[in-house]
Amino acid sequence: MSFLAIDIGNTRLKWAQYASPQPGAALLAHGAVFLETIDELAEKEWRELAPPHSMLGCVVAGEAVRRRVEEQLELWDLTPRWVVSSPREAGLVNGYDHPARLGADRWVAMIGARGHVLARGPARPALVVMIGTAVTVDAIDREGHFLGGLILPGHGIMLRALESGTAGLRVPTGEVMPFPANTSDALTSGGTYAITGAIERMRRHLRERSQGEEPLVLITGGAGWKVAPYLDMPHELLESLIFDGLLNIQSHRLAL
Ligand SMILES: Nc1ncnc2c1ncn2[C@@H]1O[C@H](COP(=O)(O)OP(=O)(O)OP(=O)(O)O)[C@@H](O)[C@H]1O
Ligand SMILES: CC(C)(CO)[C@@H](O)C(=O)NCCC(=O)O
Ligand SMILES: [K+]
Repeated sequence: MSFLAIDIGNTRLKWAQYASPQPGAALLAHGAVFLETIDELAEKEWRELAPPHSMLGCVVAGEAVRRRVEEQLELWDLTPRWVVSSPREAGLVNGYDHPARLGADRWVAMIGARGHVLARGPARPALVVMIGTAVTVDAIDREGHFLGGLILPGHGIMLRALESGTAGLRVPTGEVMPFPANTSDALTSGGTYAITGAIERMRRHLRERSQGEEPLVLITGGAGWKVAPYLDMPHELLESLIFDGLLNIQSHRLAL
């Protein structure tokens, strides 16, 4: 009963086919395409795929993109289903003022993260960091309540904003340095430390809220591996957090 998981971000669509809709199921195939090329999925990447039996996706790129992907899914006999953030799902409770306004990618990644927390032992607080087009840093307490989170520009958006908002900043990528001494290094380091600084701050908030207990810090997203080396705290890089969340949700829904 193979299962297709789809994550449509603001830059790329990522997909993964699993042997079944269960956490830990075998990964059969996966891929990623830029949103500019999603209209070719059925005739290219998905053409040779064994037909999936079910699918679940999460999309933050808007209605129009979602509809274009649904057209590609017509290749198979599937009902397209997309996660909408809700007050509670798969054991996680949503503390957003308006739960449905929380980005579906954040909600799904947190559900994936909660699964990892519980699989590792006694429940503990968790920080879920997604580093993609935008960066989000979301806090979950020991009981599985999403408390709130930060949204900040990703590295690429930060650099483009600086380029368009100043006269003198248009330089190649530099290196991350403690004391950057040229413009390229200053920009690259500034972007990286803006992200790690936000993570450190939220970790502090969550630790204080949790009577000093250290949260499990989970990092995901296309640029997670670039930022993780500069993060001064124990953490784990899990590329598949959104897919893990989609597997969790689908298996919970089937069990209801
Ligand atoms: N050195 C860096 N550090 C952090 N982020 C970077 C760095 N270089 C590039 N980036 C940004 O990381 C983002 C990663 O893009 P990528 O498409 O891999 O992420 P993604 O998780 O697929 O995004 P989305 O899900 O939003 O589509 C790009 O938007 C780019 O701006
Ligand atoms: C913040 C992003 C862009 C991160 O991908 C996405 O989750 C989103 O569009 N969220 C909607 C707004 C919110 O989460 O409050
Ligand atoms: K994303």
